[in-house]
Amino acid sequence: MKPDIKICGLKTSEAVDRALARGATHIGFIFFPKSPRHVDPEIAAELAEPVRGRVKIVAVTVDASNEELDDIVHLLKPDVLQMHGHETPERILQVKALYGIPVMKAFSVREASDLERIDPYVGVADRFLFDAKAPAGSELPGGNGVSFDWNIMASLDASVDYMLSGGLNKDNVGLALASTRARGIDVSSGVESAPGIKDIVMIDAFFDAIAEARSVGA
Ligand SMILES: O=C(O)c1ccccc1NCC(=O)[C@H](O)[C@H](O)COP(=O)(O)O
Repeated sequence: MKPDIKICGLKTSEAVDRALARGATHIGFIFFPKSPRHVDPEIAAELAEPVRGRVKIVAVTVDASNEELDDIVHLLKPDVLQMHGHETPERILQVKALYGIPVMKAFSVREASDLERIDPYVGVADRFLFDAKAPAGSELPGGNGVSFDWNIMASLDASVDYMLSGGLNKDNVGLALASTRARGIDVSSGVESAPGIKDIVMIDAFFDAIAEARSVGA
């Protein structure tokens, strides 16, 4: 099955256009002021408007308040809310009731037991995203360009719909697809020349690597 492909942390129309031209199914905008990828909701809305309906627009938030979510949802009108903090199942239900938008809940993983943390969220979150744990000292819960051991994904129930994330790049995405049952993949740093700076050539190389991997059966 063709995987969903999310390019995250977009800040320019050039990168948005390239991601779409190459077959991105999802584009992510980061709403986390400490991130080099942070954009204001007004800017994200301007970037997303020309491509609305052709790709899923994902708003990435971290323990956002209702006030912050109100701004993001009303200005950007995302198709998906990615919750990348410590949101509880109750908070997710509350947000879904408030906005009626599907939620992708992110979890940071290092070992197989970390996957058990999704149990109370099954049937609550619409999708999961598994990312690597942030390195010591990082202020970012995501976008750190580090991977985890994908072999642990074999212990996850096959019915769980998830995106695989964390340190993917042109050199490892083929192996990631071949060694997991991920129905989607997500990349940020792996298509950047510097933190927060998306690189068109690297975006191309990432999609080329996926095409190459799929041609040999990944
Ligand atoms: O990317 C960020 O700066 C970020 C900041 C705060 C919360 C989440 C963030 N990113 C979320 C993503 O979905 C990233 O694409 C994901 O963590 C993978 O990043 P990378 O390892 O750099 O490919």
